[in-house]
Amino acid sequence: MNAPHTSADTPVMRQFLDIKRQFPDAIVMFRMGDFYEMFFDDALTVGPVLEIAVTTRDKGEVENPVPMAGVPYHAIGGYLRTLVERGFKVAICEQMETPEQARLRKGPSKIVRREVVRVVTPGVLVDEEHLRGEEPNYLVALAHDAAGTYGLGALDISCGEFFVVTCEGAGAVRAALSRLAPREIVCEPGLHPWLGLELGPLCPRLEGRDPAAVGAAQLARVKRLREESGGEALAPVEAQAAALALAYAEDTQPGQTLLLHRLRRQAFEAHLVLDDASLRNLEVFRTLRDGQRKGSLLWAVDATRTAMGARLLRAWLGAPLRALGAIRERHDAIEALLAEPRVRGDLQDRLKDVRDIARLAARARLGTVSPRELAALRQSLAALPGVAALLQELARRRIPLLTEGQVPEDMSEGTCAKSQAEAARLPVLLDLGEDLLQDVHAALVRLLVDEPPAHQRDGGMIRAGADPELDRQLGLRDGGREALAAIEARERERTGIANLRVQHNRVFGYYIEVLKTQLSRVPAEYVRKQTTANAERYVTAELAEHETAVLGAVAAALEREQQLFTALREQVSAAGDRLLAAAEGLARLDVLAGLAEIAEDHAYVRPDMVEEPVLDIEEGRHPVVERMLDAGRFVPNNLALRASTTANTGAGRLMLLTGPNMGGKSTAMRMAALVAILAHAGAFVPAVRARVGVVDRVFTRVGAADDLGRGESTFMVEMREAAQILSQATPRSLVLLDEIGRGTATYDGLALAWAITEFLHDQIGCRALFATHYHELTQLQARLVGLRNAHVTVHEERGSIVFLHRVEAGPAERSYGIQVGRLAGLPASVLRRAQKLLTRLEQAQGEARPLPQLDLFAAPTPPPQVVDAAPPALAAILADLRALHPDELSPRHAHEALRRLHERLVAVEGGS
Ligand SMILES: Nc1ncnc2c1ncn2[C@@H]1O[C@H](COP(=O)(O)OP(=O)(O)OP(=O)(O)O)[C@@H](O)[C@H]1O
Repeated sequence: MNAPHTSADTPVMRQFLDIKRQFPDAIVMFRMGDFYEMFFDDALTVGPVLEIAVTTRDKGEVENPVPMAGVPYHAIGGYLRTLVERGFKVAICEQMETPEQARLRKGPSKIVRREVVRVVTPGVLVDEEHLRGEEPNYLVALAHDAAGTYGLGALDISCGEFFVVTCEGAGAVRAALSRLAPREIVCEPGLHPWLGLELGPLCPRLEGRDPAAVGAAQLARVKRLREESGGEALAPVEAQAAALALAYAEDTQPGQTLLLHRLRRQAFEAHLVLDDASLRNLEVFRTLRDGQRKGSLLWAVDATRTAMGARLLRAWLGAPLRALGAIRERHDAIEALLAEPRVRGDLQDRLKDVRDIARLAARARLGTVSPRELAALRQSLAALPGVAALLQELARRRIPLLTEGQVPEDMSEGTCAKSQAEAARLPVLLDLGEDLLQDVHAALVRLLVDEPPAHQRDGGMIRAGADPELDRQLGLRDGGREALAAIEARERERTGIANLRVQHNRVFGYYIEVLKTQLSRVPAEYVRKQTTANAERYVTAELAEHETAVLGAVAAALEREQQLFTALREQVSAAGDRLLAAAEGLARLDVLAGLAEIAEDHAYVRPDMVEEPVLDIEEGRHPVVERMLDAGRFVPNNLALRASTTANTGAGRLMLLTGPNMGGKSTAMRMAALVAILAHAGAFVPAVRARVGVVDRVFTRVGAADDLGRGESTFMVEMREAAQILSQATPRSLVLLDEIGRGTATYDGLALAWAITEFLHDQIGCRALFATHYHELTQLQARLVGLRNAHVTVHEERGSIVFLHRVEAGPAERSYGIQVGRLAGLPASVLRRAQKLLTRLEQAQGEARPLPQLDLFAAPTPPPQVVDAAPPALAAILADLRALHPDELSPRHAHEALRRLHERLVAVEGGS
C-alpha cells in the first residue's frame, strides 16, 4: 500500500493505517458513523466483488486521493457473506465510543476510538445467516511429524465442537477432509499441494501458518482441555494441530473466550473408514450427478427434527463405528424407540420445538446472540421437561416388556432385583441426564418479552415488571410523552389554534407547528425555528424542558435494557457447557428417533453385528433406489460374502457379478456397501435380515465419469484407485469394483482385471464384489476357492430382453450389449451390422484362442435375433437378404438380387 502523504495524513487515516498494519491480509471494514468504509487496495479489490462504487476520500482536492468504498452498517450481513464466500478474510473494525464520548475524553486525540472486534473467514462463522443448519462449519488445522503422521484439529466454533483425528499418510488426510468438508484449512504454507489437496472442491479457503510457531500457552490450553475432557493424552502432532486450530480461531475473536465442548479424539482405528472415492461413489452425502443432498444416503435416512440432529446424523454416517459394543448401543436405542411408536412420535413432536441450542449457546458466549435468538433458546428449553418425561415413560413401559413372567418375589434386595433394575433401565444413549436447565429457562421467561426484536440496539426486549429501575425509566419516558400531549391540548385551548400540533424531528427535537392561516394567533413567547411551505415551527422553554426529560428517560431506559440484556446473555453464556451437554443429548435422541422412524416406515431391520468377517443380506434393498421407484417396484436381493471360505460353502469371499448393462449389478453392489455402512453407523438396514461382520474400510472403484474434469484419463484414475485399494485393503475390508479394466484395450483390460481378482482373492482375502463384463473371468471359480459367480437375470422374449434385477448364483450366460443398444434406440442398421460383426468376431476368436487357458468366448450359442419375429415365408426372404454381402456384390449382381427378393416379397404378400 503506497499511501500518498497528503491524503493519508489525517488522524482518522493514521488510525486506519495502524489497524490495517495489524491485519495486513484482511479486508478492513472500518466503521465511520452509519457506514463501513474500505480504503486503498481494499476498496479497489472489493468494489467489483460487491458491485459498489469506488470513490475517493478527498474528492479531487489532492493529487493522489485515497480510494474508498463503503456499505451501510445495517446491510453489512449480505456484503460480508459475499466476501466470505469468495474466500476473503474480513476484519470488522467498530467505533468503541460515541463521538460525544471522544470529545469529552481527556488527552490530545479527539477522534473516536476504533478496534477490530472480530475477523470473519469461512472457517470461523458463527452467525445464523452464514450457516446452514444441517451442515457443520469446520476449520481444520493440519500438523505433521517426520514419520508422515498427520494430526488434524477440527473446530466448529459455531457450536463448540472440537476434536482431533490422526492420519497416516496423505490418502488418509484426504479421506478425513472429504468427510469433514472443512470451510477452511490452516496448515504450513506449501503443505497442501504436496498433500495433493485440490482445494477448490475440498475447501474454500486456505490459511498458511506454521504449526511449529504455535505458542506454549496454546499447547498448554489444549492439554488442559483434553484433561478436562477425560480422555488419554494427545500425541504431539494431535496437540499441535488442535492448538493451531484454536490459536487461529481465537485470533479471529479478539478478547473473547470460545465456547468449546470438550476436546475429543476420533481414533482412526475406531471407525469404519470411508475414503473420498467411497463417499463420492456411494453418494453418502450428495449425489454424483448433481451434488444434491436429495438422492444421497444421508437424505434417505434423515428424519431428524432439529438442525443439531441433522449434523450429528451426518457425522455418524461419515464415520461409522467399528466397536461392536458402541454399535449395539445405538441399535438398542432404536429398538426401544421402535417398540413404542406413540412415545417416539410424541418425542419427535417435542423435538420440533427445539432450535439449535448448541449454536445459540456459542453465540451467547461470543456476545452476538440477538434477543430473538434468546427467545428461540427459551422455546427450546421449554421443551426439555416434556422430553424428559417421555423418556421416563419409555423406561416405565419397558419394565413389563422386559420382565414378563419373571417378576422377582422381593424386588428390594439381591442380585435378582439388581438385574431387574438394570433391565428396566433405558438404553444408555436415550439418557438425557439430570440437568434440564430450568434455571436458565426461568431467567429467559422472566426477562424477555414474548416476541423480542431482531436487534438489541433498539430496545423493546425486556418484559415490563421484570426490573423496577427499567420500569421507573419507562414511566418517566411515558410520563414525559403524556406531558407533551397535555401541552398540546393546553396550547390549543389557550391560543384557539385548533390544529396546533406538538411534533418531533431529529433536527429540532420537539416543536409546535402552526399552519400559516393561523399565524395571527401565535403568542409572543413562541420562538420561531423553521418555516415550511404552509406552516411555521416554534419552540418554547417549557417544550425544551420536557424534551430533555423525555429524551433522558428514553436513553436511560434503553441503557438499562441493554444492561439487563447483557446480564441475561452472560447468564446464558455461563451455562454454555450445560447447554452443550443438553444439545448433545437432544441431537442424539433426535437421530435415534429419526432412524427408528425410517426403520418403521420403510421396513428396515436391526442387523446382527458380529466379529466374524461375513456379510449376509437377505432381501436387501438399495435405500435410495428403492425410494426413487414406485412402491413395490424394487426387487430385493440376497447377497452373501464370507471372508473365510472353503470350496464347498455357499458363500465366497469374492462375488463376481456378470450380466447385461442396466441389469442391476451396480445397484446390488452398492446395496451391500450401504447396508454395511448403515449397520456400522448404528442404523437399521433395508433388508429382511442382515448379518454384518465388522468392516474396517470400504473401498469402491466405481464409474469414472466424474473424474474426467480433473485432467486424468478414465483409465489412469481407475488404475490409481485400484492400486490404492490393493495396497490398503485388509482381510477386514469390503471392496467394490465396478467394471475394472474397461477403459483400455480388451486384452489389457481383461488381463488386469484377472490379475486384480486373483490378488484380492489370494493375497488380501477380503470380502469383495466385482461387477464385470469380462465373461472370461467367470471361469476363475474353478480355480479360486473363495470366488463365487453370480449374475443379474434377464428375461428374454422374442429377441427382446426384460431386466429382472434379480441376483442369482452362477455366471451370466452371455452379454446382451446389442439388445441393450436396441433398447437405447440405436438405428436398426447399426444393430444389424453390430450383430454380424459380433458373430464374426466370436468365430475368429474361437479359432485363434490367443489366451489358451482362458477359453475365451466359449462356444457361441446362437445369439437371439434382433428383428421381430415374422411369418415363415417372410422370414425366409429376410434370411436371404441378411445373407447378402452388399459390399461384395457388383452393381449388376446387386440389381439382380434386389429384383429377385422384391419378386418373392410381392408374391408372399399377394398370397397372404
Ligand atoms: N433390484 C432392483 N429393482 C428394481 N430396479 C432396479 C434394481 N436394480 C437396478 N434397478 C434399476 O435398473 C437401473 C440400472 O441398474 P444398474 O445401474 O445397477 O445396472 P448395471 O448392471 O450396473 O448396469 P451397467 O453395467 O450399465 O453399469 C437402475 O437405475 C434402477 O432403476
